[in-house]
Amino acid sequence: MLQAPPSHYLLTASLSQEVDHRTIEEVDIDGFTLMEVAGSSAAKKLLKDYKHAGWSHGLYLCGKGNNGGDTLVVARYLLQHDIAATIVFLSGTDDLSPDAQKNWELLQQFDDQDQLQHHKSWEAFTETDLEYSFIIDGMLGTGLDSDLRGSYTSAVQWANEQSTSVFAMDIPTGLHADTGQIMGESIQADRTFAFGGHKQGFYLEVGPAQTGDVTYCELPFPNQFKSSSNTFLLDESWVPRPTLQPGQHKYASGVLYIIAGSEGLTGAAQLAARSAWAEGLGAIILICPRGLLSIYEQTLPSIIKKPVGSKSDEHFTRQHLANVLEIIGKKEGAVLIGPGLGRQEGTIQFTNEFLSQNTRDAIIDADALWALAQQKDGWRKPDNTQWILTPHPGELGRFTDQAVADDYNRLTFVRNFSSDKQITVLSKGMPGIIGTSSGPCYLTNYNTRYFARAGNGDVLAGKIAAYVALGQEPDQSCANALLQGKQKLDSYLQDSSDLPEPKDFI
Ligand SMILES: NC(=O)C1=CN([C@@H]2O[C@H](COP(=O)(O)OP(=O)(O)OC[C@H]3O[C@@H](n4cnc5c(N)ncnc54)[C@H](O)[C@@H]3O)[C@@H](O)[C@H]2O)[C@@H](O)CC1
Ligand SMILES: [K+]
Repeated sequence: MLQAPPSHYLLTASLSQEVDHRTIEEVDIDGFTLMEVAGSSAAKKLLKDYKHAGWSHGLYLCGKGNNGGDTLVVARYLLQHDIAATIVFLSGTDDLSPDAQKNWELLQQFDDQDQLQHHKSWEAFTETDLEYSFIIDGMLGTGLDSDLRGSYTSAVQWANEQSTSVFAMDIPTGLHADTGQIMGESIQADRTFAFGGHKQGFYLEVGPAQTGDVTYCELPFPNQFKSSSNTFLLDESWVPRPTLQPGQHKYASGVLYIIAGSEGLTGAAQLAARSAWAEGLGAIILICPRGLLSIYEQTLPSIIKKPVGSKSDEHFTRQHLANVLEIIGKKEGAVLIGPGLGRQEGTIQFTNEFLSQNTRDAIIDADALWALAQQKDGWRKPDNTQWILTPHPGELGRFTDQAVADDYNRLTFVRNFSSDKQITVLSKGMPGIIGTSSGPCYLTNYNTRYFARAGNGDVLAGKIAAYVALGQEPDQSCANALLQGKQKLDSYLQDSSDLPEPKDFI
């Protein structure tokens, strides 16, 4: 099982509030202290990262809740560094949360050079000729409870029109912390300081465009209070890379059976086989209809070929089933089924019967997903096997009557589907989502739709299957394949403005 570090736990609004609340109630670190840690860590990062920017005057947009309070802490630290502050209280100062109120009083005490101005409403803030060096968005955080109301809408629109940098405290105002949707309007930040945890909505829908760069600011939250999070951010900083054990007998360092290809679609089988082979597996055994053998003899010299059926067979049918099961029964190994299988009726029957009888771990991709989805809900993974499904959005949609149009619905569906069916699901898209049989889901912070393209998907499936054959857990195999793909894409794009071909991912 993948084990994300606490910095990569993704929080919903309610989990954020619960963690705040439990820290205050159960370990007796008060809210004022938490606010001080949050605001001071954002302020210190700003001072460090922009020390040569020549800042002279900041504009702070504050709501009446604790998000506004965080912002007043930032203003106090920056004031100490001679950066003047204009504070606009969108809901006045009469009804500030107790910790925000305390910080407002403190801030005024720190202003010994008369560098502080404030306005008690948005309307009272008449734009002057003043040039602000930056804008801090402290209007709303996880307390957002509806579409933006009243002057919040105008303030957000105005801030988005300014050319100066906008820094969001905790979450851009108006962005839904759970779904990544815009609640009427949303701040489009250059950078977001995430207090105590990244919010799930940063990585769904328009979240990435609204947050800008995300900086995690650790708060003194006991890790166990976050442990009910079941969504995690996937990145290369923490996912363990696969290790090969060199020098072993070739069949001891992983065997992969590939059931793929049909007339006109042999390229998919070849890409998957080559991709898996590049990971250093002991043996790859490509099972193919006998009529296609001569093609693979030419194109895949290092791969073992096991033809089934007669010379005129160019796609799989039920008649091949017994022979295929016999071949994969010989040596321990994993099975990749799907790339280029085609969608003939006979192949669909073959695939579904194979999947119901196969006792090896299986990676189910492309046309095998098509076949499986033809059964509606009438399929079940055999016990004691592990399955990985790798659907792109269209393929995922065939497994449900519900719309999975937005990312939040897709995440919810992937989570339920994986745990109901006791499988691992890699849902390609922006973000990529890995759902696991035990409930946790992992989100990428980059677009994996690229792997939905023909060819690239075959390469990805080959990588995942290779890692499973090498003994990695399904979730880790998916994570490694995605991260490796990203690495290859990034390094390719450094030297080229064209998009890479599937072969460049191998
Ligand atoms: N002790 C704590 O609870 C901590 C809270 N922190 C900060 O506090 C934030 C959460 O604070 P709060 O729970 O006070 O909530 P917020 O500060 O996010 O805002 C809540 C206020 O906004 C109003 N509001 C909600 N939706 C609105 C809408 N659509 N339009 C206009 N007004 C709306 C509510 O009536 C409420 O008064 C976090 O995001 C984080 O920035 C951090 O300081 C860490 C510690
Ligand atoms: K905010």
